[in-house]
Amino acid sequence: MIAAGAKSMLGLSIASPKGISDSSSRSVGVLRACVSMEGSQTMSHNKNGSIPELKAVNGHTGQKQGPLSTVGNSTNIKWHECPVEKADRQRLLDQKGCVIWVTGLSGSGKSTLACALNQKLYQKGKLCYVLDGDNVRHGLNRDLSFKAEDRAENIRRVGEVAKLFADAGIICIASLISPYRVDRDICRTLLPEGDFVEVYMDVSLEVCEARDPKGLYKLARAGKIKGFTGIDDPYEPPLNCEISLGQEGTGTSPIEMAETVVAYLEHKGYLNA
Ligand SMILES: Nc1ncnc2c1ncn2[C@@H]1O[C@H](COP(=O)(O)OS(=O)(=O)O)[C@@H](OP(=O)(O)O)[C@H]1O
Ligand SMILES: Nc1ncnc2c1ncn2[C@@H]1O[C@H](COP(=O)(O)OP(=O)(O)O)[C@@H](O)[C@H]1O
Repeated sequence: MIAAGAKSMLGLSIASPKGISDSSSRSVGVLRACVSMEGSQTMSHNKNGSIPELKAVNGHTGQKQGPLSTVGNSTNIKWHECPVEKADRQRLLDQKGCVIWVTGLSGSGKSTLACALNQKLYQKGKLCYVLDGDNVRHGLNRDLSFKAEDRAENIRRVGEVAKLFADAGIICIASLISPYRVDRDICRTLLPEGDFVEVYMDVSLEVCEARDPKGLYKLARAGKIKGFTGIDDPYEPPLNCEISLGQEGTGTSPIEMAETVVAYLEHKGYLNA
């Protein structure tokens, strides 16, 4: 099936991030690129699920191009559509791409949950990828410190990368302290409704500090690390996250927590295309 005449319109709009309270430590407006595509080609599968032959693509058919845009400091840019779309990739994987955003204090169990969840989903034949704050700071975000602006940039970049993973059809687990509500809410606005699942590790500072697996709380208490989250830097817990883990009376082992998240994903239909 060859569809022709793909046209695109690209506009910019200012949107307020969902659920941001004025009392938030940091308050920003969100400049969001709203992209609307008309007549873009969709690759339809044959009845047996195989993919039909490739066809001419928007931008390669000599069609008149839509307007150019400016997004941030990027001038004269234009969005290009591909004939293989998110829905096609999701069918291939038999799952829906989404972002599981795990937030909480250092030592609250974010990385442990991320790995346990990854393992559970892998066992079910589902494709996941973990973006862990500590790990991403070894590469992509190695230029960022822990001051508020750099933490915000850290979250923004990981939010954008996670969005690409979700668009690839992958279940992306992002585990970062992400201390500011506004930064997490901005990441939420990057994704379609429902595709951003915020998981709060509701574990007290006392418990995290008692665990102190890297000795960082001890160093922070001794004044050897400045601006440590929970000690002399803020952490803003979510106000309306999808899943809250760690409270008394709920399954608090990493496996039980991962099972809670898997059950949520199953219930919401993310584990099938
Ligand atoms: N000042 C300060 N505050 C908090 N954490 C610190 C700090 N300095 C270093 N670390 C180590 O960095 C890990 C957190 O990185 P993140 O990218 O998740 O942080 S943030 O989201 O940008 O706040 C964090 O890892 P986790 O313990 O896994 O959370 C720490 O190991
Ligand atoms: N659900 C849990 N119950 C008890 N201890 C846990 C749990 N999850 C993690 N831990 C332990 O707590 C410490 C911090 O876990 P980690 O996953 O590294 O936290 P974070 O990534 O939030 O810093 C580790 O020693 C880990 O073994």
